[in-house]
Amino acid sequence: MDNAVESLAGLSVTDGWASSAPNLQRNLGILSSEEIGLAMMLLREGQKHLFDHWPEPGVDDRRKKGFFDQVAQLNANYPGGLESYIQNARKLLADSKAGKNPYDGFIPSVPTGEFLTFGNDNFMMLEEAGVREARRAAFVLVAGGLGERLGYKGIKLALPSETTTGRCFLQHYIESIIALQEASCSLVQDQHEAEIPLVIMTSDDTHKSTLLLLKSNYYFGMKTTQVKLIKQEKVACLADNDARLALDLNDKYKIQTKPHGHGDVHALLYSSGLLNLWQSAGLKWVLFFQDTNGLLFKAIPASLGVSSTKGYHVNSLAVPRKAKEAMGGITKLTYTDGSEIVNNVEYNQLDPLLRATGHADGDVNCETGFSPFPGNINQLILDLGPYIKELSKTRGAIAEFVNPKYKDSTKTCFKSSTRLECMMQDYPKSLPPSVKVAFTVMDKWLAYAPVKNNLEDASKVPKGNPYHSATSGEMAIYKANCLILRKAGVHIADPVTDIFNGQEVELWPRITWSPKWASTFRDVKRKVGECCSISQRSTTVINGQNIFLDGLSLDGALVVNANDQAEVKVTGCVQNKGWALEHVDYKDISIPEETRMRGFKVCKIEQVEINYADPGKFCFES
Ligand SMILES: O=c1ccn([C@@H]2O[C@H](COP(=O)(O)OP(=O)(O)O[C@H]3O[C@H](CO)[C@H](O)[C@H](O)[C@H]3O)[C@@H](O)[C@H]2O)c(=O)[nH]1
Repeated sequence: MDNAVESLAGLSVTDGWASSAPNLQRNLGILSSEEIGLAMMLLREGQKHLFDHWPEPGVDDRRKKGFFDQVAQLNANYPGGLESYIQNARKLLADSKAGKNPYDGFIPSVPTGEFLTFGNDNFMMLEEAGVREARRAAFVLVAGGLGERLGYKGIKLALPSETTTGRCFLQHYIESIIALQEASCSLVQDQHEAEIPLVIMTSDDTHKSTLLLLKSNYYFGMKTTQVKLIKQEKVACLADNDARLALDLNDKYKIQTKPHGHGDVHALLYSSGLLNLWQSAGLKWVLFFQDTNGLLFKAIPASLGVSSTKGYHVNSLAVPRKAKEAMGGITKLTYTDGSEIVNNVEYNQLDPLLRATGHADGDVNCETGFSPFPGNINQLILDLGPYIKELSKTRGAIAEFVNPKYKDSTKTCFKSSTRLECMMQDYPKSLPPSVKVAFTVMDKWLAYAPVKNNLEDASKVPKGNPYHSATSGEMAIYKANCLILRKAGVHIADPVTDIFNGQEVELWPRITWSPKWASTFRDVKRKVGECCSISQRSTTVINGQNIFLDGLSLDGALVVNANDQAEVKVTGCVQNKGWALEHVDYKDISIPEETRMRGFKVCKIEQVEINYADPGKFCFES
């Protein structure tokens, strides 16, 4: 008999603490003191079924040890340990069974926030303020999601954000951060070269592929020391309302696990120690963002500018939301005692909450054609100081929820095992009223075009609601670039309508630029001169920092590559057969999945391509 057993809570085999689980009791001799401690905790928490099938000592001993390795890991990964996890689960499952509304006692209303208009003086002032602050920011990308709704076999970060250049989401994000870093340092004339840190939260589903994508592309130009990967672990699955842990159907020595949600990012950042390092390095802001929004960086400078000029501790970026769109609504929640919070109400909870509080029609559009509740795009900007203060109390634990799918209305059995989940945007829920929580709304065309839905689901989206597909995500990038150039004075032809993979979309000229060409609208304005025009069938690829369009008339395809020391003016009339978008059949499996999922491919028929690899001043006149 292991002496350590005696010392554990004064209990031993002879005390009979394990007598309710006789198969475990017979195996105590093969377990270490740590394992016995975990076994005691499991029995205390009603988990004796986990040992029901355990054979005599000597049979499957290694697998029994493996079971405890997993239990130890699940225990270590959850703030408060597995015991807290089971207790929290039991409570949330009871609330769910009782049909308890998590917002019981709260009255929802539309909050007030900052509404920005792209391109006006205020917007440009905020962009400049944001760029100034960017060198004191750290970026955190949550990318542990499997992307089940999209159904793509690879990681979403590796998908092309658009197929004119093929630049994938991760490349686009990293180049955008580097461009901001350079713009920020040159704006404040900082001799000391700031390096904006990037943290990527991965999971077992995405970790290896994310690392491979970075390594095989030399981190897309970022220093390897600037990028850190933190991996979230899955949590234990629950088999019933008593929060009994679910065993793997194919391996009875393994507990089933599932992802815990993007809310894990706060606990992981806290335990990584990075937040304190950033604070000592003088950083002030942490910006969280998601894996597939090709427009996001067009909105970052101004929203960071809002945070810094208004002194907001928490600022969520939002866009006008269509009723029932799969994005949470930013909502003011007033409790019966008069206290208030402004928080995201997730898209599946907004409708029932509204119906339960006197809004008979639930989640519907108002006279503007949009829901009165701004849509949360899950881009959060936190002031690092108050964030550290809060996390030192909570250790990053975030309010959880459970969403079991019951077999029938008795709510006694689940269709399949469930687990607790948490969302990163619920961080403000626990904050004291002294913390300044706000949100900033921008145009959707400028800030939000995620890639989440597979083509079948996208084609079933109600007319007028966004598809959130690979097709619409790419089209949105062209549209935004066109509207920005229009605002800067370029004559851009109107779009035509086309249908790809059953989705009707606006097809604008395919204009792209590398992030270093322009981080802000002022940059764009500075780089386009008088009398430029671009026809609808045209494609433009601007790849370089100091490329100026002046008196350019384009009808076809134009590609300009220039290194940072080359200053290139592009003028005159460029006309050629250009690059066409050719429809492809999504069922044709000889075509790459990345192409099929958007329903078209770029056919490069004819173009003018100019390259400037040497420093100097150049003028290209066609
Ligand atoms: O366990 C997880 C689950 C998800 N993610 C990451 O979290 C992000 C968001 O995941 P989803 O795209 O699945 O999120 P949803 O569409 O369900 O919803 C979230 O994004 C929406 C906007 O895109 C709304 O803001 C909504 O309120 C918010 O919960 C992705 O980058 C994903 O990779 C993780 O890192 N770990």
